[in-house]
Amino acid sequence: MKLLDGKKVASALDESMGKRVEELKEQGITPGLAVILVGSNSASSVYVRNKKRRAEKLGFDFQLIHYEDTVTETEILNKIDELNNDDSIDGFIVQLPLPDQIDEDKIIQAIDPKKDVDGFSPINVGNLWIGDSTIKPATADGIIKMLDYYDVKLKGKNAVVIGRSNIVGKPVAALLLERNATVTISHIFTKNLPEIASRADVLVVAIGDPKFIKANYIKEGAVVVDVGMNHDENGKLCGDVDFDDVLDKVSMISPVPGGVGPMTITSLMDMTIVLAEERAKKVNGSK
Ligand SMILES: Nc1nc2c(c(=O)[nH]1)N[C@@H](CN(C=O)c1ccc(C(=O)N[C@@H](CCC(=O)O)C(=O)O)cc1)CN2
Repeated sequence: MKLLDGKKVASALDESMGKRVEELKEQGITPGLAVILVGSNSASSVYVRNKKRRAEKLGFDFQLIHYEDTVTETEILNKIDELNNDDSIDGFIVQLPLPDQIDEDKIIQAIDPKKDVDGFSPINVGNLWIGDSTIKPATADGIIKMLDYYDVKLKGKNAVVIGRSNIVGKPVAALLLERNATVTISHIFTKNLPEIASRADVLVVAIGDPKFIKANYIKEGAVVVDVGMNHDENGKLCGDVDFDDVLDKVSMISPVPGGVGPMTITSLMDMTIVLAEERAKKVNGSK
C-alpha cells in the first residue's frame, strides 16, 4: 500500500509556484488573494489560517476580512463589490459554510467570475463542465494534481465519487470525466452503495461521515481518495474512510490529515498565481 501524501506533494509543488511568484514580482506584479471569513467556526478558522500562512510564504499580498457572525448580507455584498473593483486583488473567496442568515448562493453569485478563485460561480461551474476552465475548484483540482504526482492513470478507469456537493463531489466528477475516466456520482441515497463503490478503480469519498467507508466498499487494489474532515469518538481528526479497515485492500490511499487538505490549499494558491499571470499579461503585454 502506498500513501497519497498530500503534504509531500504540496511542498514539492510549492517550489515551482514560488518561482512563478518571483517571475511575477520581476514584472511588478504581486499575487493578491483575499479571504472573507464569517463567524468563529473553529474548522474554518484553521483552514483560513493555513491559507494565510501558505499565501504569505509564497510571497502573496494576503488580506483577511473577518466578520462577526452577526454580519448582514448587505455588508458582505458591499465588501464583495469593493474586492471586485480592487485591481490589487487577483482573486478572493468567501470561506464556507456561512451562518444561516446569509444566502450562500447570493454571495457566490456576487463574486466577479474573473476573481472567483474558488471556481464556485455559475459561469465558472459551466466552464468546468464544458472542459474550458481557467479556474477549477481547489479540492477537486488538488485531488487531480495529487493523482498525477503519483502517476495514477485515469483514462478508461472506473471512478466512483461518493458525495455530490458543489465544492467537491460535482467538480471532481467533472475533472475525472475530463481525464476520460468512466465516472459514477453516488450519494447517501444511492441504493447498493457498497456494490457500486466496490466497482471503482478510483474511489473519491466526500460525504462527511466519520469512517463510513469500510473494506466491503473497496475493490481489491483500488486507489482511494478520502476528502472527509471529521472527528472520531476520541476527538481525533479522521476521514470518511475507515483507514485501518481498508488498508489491506487498497493500492493507494490518502490519509486524513495530510492528504487532500494540504492539496486544497496548494490548488487555491496555484489558481491565484494563474490569475496574477493573466493580470501581468494584460498590464505588460506578452513580454
Ligand atoms: N470557500 C471555500 N470554503 C470551503 C472550501 C473551499 O475550497 N472553499 N473547502 C472546505 C474547507 N477547506 C478549504 O477551505 C479546507 C479543508 C481542509 C484543509 C486542511 O488543510 N486540512 C488539514 C487538517 C487541518 C486541521 O488540522 O484541522 C489536512 O487535511 O491535513 C484545508 C482546507 C470547506 N470550505
